[in-house]
Amino acid sequence: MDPIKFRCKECHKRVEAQYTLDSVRASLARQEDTIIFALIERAKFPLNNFGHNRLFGSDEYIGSMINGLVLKTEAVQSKAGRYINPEENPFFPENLPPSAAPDYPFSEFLQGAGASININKEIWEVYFHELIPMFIKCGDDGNHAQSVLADLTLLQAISRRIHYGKFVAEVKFRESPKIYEPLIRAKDSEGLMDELSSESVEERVVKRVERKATVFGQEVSLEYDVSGDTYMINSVASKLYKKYLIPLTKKVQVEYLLKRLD
Ligand SMILES: C=C(O[C@@H]1C=C(C(=O)O)C=C[C@H]1O)C(=O)O
Repeated sequence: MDPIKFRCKECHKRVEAQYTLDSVRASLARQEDTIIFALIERAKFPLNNFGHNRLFGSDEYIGSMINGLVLKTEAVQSKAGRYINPEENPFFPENLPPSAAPDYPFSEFLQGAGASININKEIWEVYFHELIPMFIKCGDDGNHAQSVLADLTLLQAISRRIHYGKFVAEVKFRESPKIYEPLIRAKDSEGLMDELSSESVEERVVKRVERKATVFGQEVSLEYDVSGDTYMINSVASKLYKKYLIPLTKKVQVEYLLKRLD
């Protein structure tokens, strides 16, 4: 199959990411759509526990299907260059193959040792032990690969959102270095958490997520508009953010700042 031949003179123009407090908050708002739709897609399958626990694989891999599919999918995506983007963090960073994609000069906006923070092991545990039971019905419909890939899509969207906290923290540090530097040098985690937190912004995020999930979760037909939440996902989405995504995003911000001057 021939590669797509773009004829637009703009098609190779580099689109440089700009990081300001407004732009990172706008990116987090756009990521809400991705997460909510990934929740809706995963909720279409029952638990399909086979994919999570039972042994699966072939000569080069024996383990759970979810581990195998995530590990193999990340390896393919790594070769395609996914993880040269500092906004992306793999769940299995050990032994990832190097990118074979054309090099791309991603912004080196993140600074210090905090740039390599990866809390995906914690996200993985929270996802399977606390999030899945929140919204997935018991049962097995045989769609093991499909539901596991829906898990991966949702895991990657959640991970990207939480680790975006590194960019938010860098923006805040650059805006107020004289406030953050003393707190960092004093290793004052609580002081950093207080300084970077904004209750009003968090409340807006949770309310907006609940409204988006109510709208996105509706079923629309040609005969009639069905209002209301078909997938009952709005309460799940707002709880997901309030109880897990926001606290973990702030945790990443604090951990990033503690290493910012290293
Ligand atoms: C992301 C930010 O930092 C914190 C985390 C937030 C979140 O995870 O949604 C929202 C506000 C802040 O408490 C921000 O200030 O926008």
